[in-house]
Amino acid sequence: MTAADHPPPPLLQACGLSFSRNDEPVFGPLDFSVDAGEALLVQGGNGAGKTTLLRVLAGLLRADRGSVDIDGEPAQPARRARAIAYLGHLPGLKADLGAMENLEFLCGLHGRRRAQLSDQALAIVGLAGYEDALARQLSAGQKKRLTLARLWLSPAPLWLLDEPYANLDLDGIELVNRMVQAHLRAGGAALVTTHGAYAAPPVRTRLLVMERPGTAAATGAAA
Ligand SMILES: Nc1ncnc2c1ncn2[C@@H]1O[C@H](COP(=O)(O)OP(=O)(O)OP(=O)(O)O)[C@@H](O)[C@H]1O
Repeated sequence: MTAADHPPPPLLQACGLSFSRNDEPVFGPLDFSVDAGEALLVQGGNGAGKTTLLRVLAGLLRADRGSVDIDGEPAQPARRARAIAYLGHLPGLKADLGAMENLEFLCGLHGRRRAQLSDQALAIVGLAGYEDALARQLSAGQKKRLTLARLWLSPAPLWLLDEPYANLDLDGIELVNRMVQAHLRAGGAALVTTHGAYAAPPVRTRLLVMERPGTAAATGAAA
């Protein structure tokens, strides 16, 4: 008996997952999985349900049907909290705290990757010199970079990134892709929503194409 006979379960697996609002279907049923070392690119037009799907996976909304497993086990709240780092549309920063204080506060709430320092994380995202800048004084792109520093410090293996490229310049887009690449190389996985493939990270990637309700979604390997 070899390890190949028992491959590890996917880091994330969704089966028959669907979500409705006021009896109106938003998405699903969806079946997909993401292995460690892999990205799932969630594509779809405005209103296709990408954000809703990530919020369901993060446990912020309840699916009306289907299951979500993490590492082969049901995604209970404690397991989700340990395994998932969610980067949504809102930066979730404390406006009157400095950049470094925000990082320390968030690491206090969600934990921190061992041997990663906040000042290094700020430097990696291009915010060296902004340690004491108040979050409310940062530009939209700088706020996004600060949330990326937080992501970098997170110990969670599964990143749920909702339009991580929004508000970023070209250098920032490359930064996101480098971070995703490094995270996958270290054994993590990522779900990334985009409107198109223009900024896909150059990593082992599957595609989940979401369409407006009533149309089946497709999964496949990205080119
Ligand atoms: N809080 C809400 N209350 C009611 N309807 C909502 C809410 N949030 C989203 N919706 C609806 O759910 C559907 C899916 O929205 P969602 O934000 O998941 O789409 P999306 O694919 O992320 O879109 P976009 O690319 O524009 O960000 C849309 O029809 C939207 O109008």
